[in-house]
Amino acid sequence: MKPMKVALLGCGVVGSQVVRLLREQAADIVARVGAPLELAGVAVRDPGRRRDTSVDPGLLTTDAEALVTAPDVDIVVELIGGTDPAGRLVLRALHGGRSVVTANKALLAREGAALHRAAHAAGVDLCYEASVAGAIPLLRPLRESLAGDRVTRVLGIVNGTTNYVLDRMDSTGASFDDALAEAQALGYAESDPTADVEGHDAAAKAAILAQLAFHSRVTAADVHREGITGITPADIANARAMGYVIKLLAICSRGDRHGVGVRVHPAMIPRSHPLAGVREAYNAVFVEARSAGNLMFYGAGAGGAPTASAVLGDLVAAARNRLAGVSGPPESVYAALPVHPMGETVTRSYIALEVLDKSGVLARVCEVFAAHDVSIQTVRQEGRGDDAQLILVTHQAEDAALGATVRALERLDVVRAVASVMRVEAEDAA
Ligand SMILES: NC(=O)C1=CN([C@@H]2O[C@H](COP(=O)(O)OP(=O)(O)OC[C@H]3O[C@@H](n4cnc5c(N)ncnc54)[C@H](O)[C@@H]3O)[C@@H](O)[C@H]2O)C=CC1
Ligand SMILES: N[C@@H](CC=O)C(=O)O
Ligand code: NA
Repeated sequence: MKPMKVALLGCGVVGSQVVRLLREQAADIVARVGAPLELAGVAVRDPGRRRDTSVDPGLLTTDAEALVTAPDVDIVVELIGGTDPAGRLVLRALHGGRSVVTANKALLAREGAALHRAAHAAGVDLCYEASVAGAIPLLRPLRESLAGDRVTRVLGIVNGTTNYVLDRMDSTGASFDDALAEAQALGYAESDPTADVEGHDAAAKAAILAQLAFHSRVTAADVHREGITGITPADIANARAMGYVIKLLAICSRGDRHGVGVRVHPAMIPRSHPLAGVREAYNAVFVEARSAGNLMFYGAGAGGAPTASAVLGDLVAAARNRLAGVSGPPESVYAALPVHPMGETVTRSYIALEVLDKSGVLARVCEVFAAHDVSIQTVRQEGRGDDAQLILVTHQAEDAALGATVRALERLDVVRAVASVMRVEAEDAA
């Protein structure tokens, strides 16, 4: 049996686990593929570095360019991350007729169109199940199992690091910095964790999900993005007091109007909602489709071994296709739907105001809401004197109107400060 040769680019948290799984599951993989998967080489930055798993030193190279174009290589697995040199290497591999497996959402959400074009032109596979929600099979269900349905919404937690941080702040009172350091030590964070905490990673994943769900081009630049760096222990405590928990959500929706909305931001969700029970670095995604109804996908969203599991699944699929002389379905973006600006999105909001403690303040605040056509669902006063706070939750309103309301409140003489503003989501399924 002629082996299928695999070039691995990057041997960090995920790459080292791919090496281990290829070794430990070699016998099963031969049986499942019909040929052994054999490493042709492993491109690294520092061959002398200690790794989580042993790699034959004879396979290590610092010349990734040469490895992706080596004549005997069938499949390239890109686990370097970032857009450069990863993008250049992936394109070279595809142009050279190699199939590519990658976990690189940043690259796909920015340059996916060019990569798909190159894969299609060469008649090879471009697989990226590991790029969204780690081990959870989510992209293949969207691309294949739901290909006959009309997906209307994809909503969930798609970043393990931020979920870990928010969960630790909520459940143990840990500080933001300590919780983030733990998530980094556990191998969940991106090499620059700004990508996680500022929502870039989740936004890239939301773009990939929206594109697959709605058969329409969506890039990272189309996604409204807010991270979790502004969330304070007071926000977490206020959420808890109202029966909510704060999660970083990715929400991709296709309304009855023409177009889609794609956004990533922290939101308060009811503690009774299934997403509230998603702890640590786990991810969970709800997919709503016209005929299928509501589907929930849950599992390990980050970490070396879980992510490597998804990479291996893609490797097996790409190897099978190569042996059969076929490739998987091409990119599907025929719907060409516009992406709505965030201002048109209808949401509810939680707003905490530091106010003067005197009569007539509530009436003045309510006037501002009424002037912007934003109706208030609940209002609560906390504290007295200099600590007086008004906590309001609105009914549904356009995001632009909520923004204008907040700006007007900031100018109001009876408001000392707008302490916190956060959207409230997922109350329908609680
Ligand atoms: N860690 C996780 O939980 C998950 C990671 N991913 C994605 O998987 C990819 C890899 O992530 P990790 O393994 O966590 O990162 P990592 O930082 O642990 O590993 C990347 C490795 O690539 C190496 N590298 C950088 N430039 C290189 C070059 N030019 N040639 C050869 N090697 C080079 C680095 O030295 C490092 O060892 C990224 O795209 C990431 O977004 C996806 C899902 C989950
Ligand atoms: N940094 C990412 C890794 C997986 O995609 C995350 O925390 O989810
Ligand atoms: Na996945």
